[in-house]
Amino acid sequence: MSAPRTSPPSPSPCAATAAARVPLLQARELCKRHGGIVALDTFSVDIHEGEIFGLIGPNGAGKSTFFDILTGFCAADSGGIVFDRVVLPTLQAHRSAARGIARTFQNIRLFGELSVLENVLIGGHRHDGGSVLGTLLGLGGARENERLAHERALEWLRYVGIEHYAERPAATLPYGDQRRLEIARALAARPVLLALDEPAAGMNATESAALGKLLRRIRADGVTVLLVDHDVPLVMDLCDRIAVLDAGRKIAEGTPAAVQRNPAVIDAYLGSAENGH
Ligand SMILES: Nc1ncnc2c1ncn2[C@@H]1O[C@H](COP(=O)(O)OP(=O)(O)OP(=O)(O)O)[C@@H](O)[C@H]1O
Repeated sequence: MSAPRTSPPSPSPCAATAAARVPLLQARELCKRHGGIVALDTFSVDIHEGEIFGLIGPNGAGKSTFFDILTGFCAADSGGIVFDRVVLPTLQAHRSAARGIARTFQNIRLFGELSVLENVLIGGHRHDGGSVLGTLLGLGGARENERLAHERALEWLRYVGIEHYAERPAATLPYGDQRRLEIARALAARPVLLALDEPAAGMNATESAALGKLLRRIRADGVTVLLVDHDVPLVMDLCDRIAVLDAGRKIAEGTPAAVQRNPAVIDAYLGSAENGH
């Protein structure tokens, strides 16, 4: 599988020149309640450029809530996020995307009746230019833009290994490949940070190992990865650092080895996983 010719993921010039000491993402004291439930309680975390950062925790720990705040789908009650040295506006998904944050969803959100290729075209539209009017009028420039956009979309499908499905309706793909398609669609937006919400959910061990390989490649191509998953072996194997949430609070942060040894983590998460909860 060769890398996309035209547009492998790459960090923004600003991120690239940022001193290694300045985190790419700084979340500070985030709090969020849903009615009476505290979903996030003064959660702070730094994510550095070029790392695969894992966020784990038992069900209901607040992981998706953090994702939703980060990507503008939900507003924090207090606290804030600085990304690439700029304060992220709240509740503005398009602004987060424009700043270079792309995400996938815990519950896959594809356009099931559209083709696999069309789903990626939608992800890349911000970069691929052209106008709907131009296309309708059959203008030469618009046609050329469209052809290039198709080529790039196909390259992203190749990158994640599902180009053979390009013309199929997205909903007809095996589950694991739908998750790959979500990643291709997110990558087509050329993110600085790729946030993956349970990408290994529903995958068998072989698919999960292949996903790990893909995520390493994405990092090697310059994209920082935030990974939330319940597949503990995958997270431990892949991540440079991990934060552990429990009932909205961060109970540990560090390397996989340090986190695995942490008694609070064993109690709150790994212990419960071993007990089958
Ligand atoms: N829209 C909502 N309305 C009410 N409660 C919510 C809402 N979204 C999340 N919650 C609650 O907030 C808490 C945190 O949920 P969240 O989905 O962030 O956890 P999570 O760590 O992603 O869990 P899981 O691993 O099960 O996906 C949970 O108690 C959940 O029930």
